[in-house]
Amino acid sequence: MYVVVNAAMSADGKLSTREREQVEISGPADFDRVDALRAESDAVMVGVGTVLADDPSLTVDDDARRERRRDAGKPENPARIVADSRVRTPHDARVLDDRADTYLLTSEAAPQDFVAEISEAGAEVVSAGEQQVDLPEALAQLEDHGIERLMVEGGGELIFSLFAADMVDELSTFVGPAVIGGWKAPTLADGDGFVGEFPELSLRDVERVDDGVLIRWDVP
Ligand SMILES: NC(=O)c1ccc[n+]([C@@H]2O[C@H](COP(=O)([O-])OP(=O)(O)OC[C@H]3O[C@@H](n4cnc5c(N)ncnc54)[C@H](O)[C@@H]3O)[C@@H](O)[C@H]2O)c1
Ligand SMILES: Nc1nc(=O)c(N)c(NC[C@H](O)[C@H](O)[C@H](O)COP(=O)(O)O)[nH]1
Repeated sequence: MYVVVNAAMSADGKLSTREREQVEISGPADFDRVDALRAESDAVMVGVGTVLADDPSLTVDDDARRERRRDAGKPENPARIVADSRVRTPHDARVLDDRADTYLLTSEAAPQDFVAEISEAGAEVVSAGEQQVDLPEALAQLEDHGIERLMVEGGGELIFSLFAADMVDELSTFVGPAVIGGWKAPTLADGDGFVGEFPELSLRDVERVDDGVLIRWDVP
């Protein structure tokens, strides 16, 4: 599986405010680039923290892009994936609407009645790991469902875990014209953080987009 991580961060590296309120860091050209990236992917993944904070739909907005997917024999939207160890996704979350297939990655710590209820609400449940989702195992199971190219849209905790599991192939960050600040504001990679050994990146290209900078890295 090829994994592309994409996120927008403020000039000081934050993904949202300390209240976890969303900030429009991207401008129109960057949001359009994100839409194109979704359209090129077999699935779009977030952590449940992002579902709880932003209630994203994770679908392709542009009609022509959805039509091109249909013409290529694909579903008009990529599948959606939520890493949600204990099933905290609300039943009325947009990711559970009928516009795309949705996989909920859970662990053995998920209460069985929650699993049954969320399946009723429209999610396909994939269990991997004891307390937290075992990402390599879960993503290997998703490969069996035809997911070869995965786009990850955050947040910081999930992105850290994917780097820790050595599963990221490409990282795109849009750095936008705002300072958010705050010790507790989510950043691009949160979790426990690395000490001593760090994932190394190789710079692919840099581009001016809207009033910010798009930086693309390969993860060799
Ligand atoms: N600017 C952007 O591009 C962008 C993108 C996405 C999210 N955000 C912001 O990020 C914040 C949410 O990020 P976050 O870090 O709180 O949550 P997150 O979206 O990274 O979700 C983390 C949760 O995922 C679950 N999870 C299951 N298995 C996991 C694993 N192996 N590793 C890590 N998590 C696992 C856990 O319940 C964990 O609490 C929100 O404020 C949102 O607005 C910003
Ligand atoms: N690329 C990007 N630039 C931003 O400035 C910003 N705030 C987000 N935030 C990510 C977050 O998860 C959003 O909620 C989804 O990008 C919205 O997704 P939908 O359009 O609802 O599918 N993402």
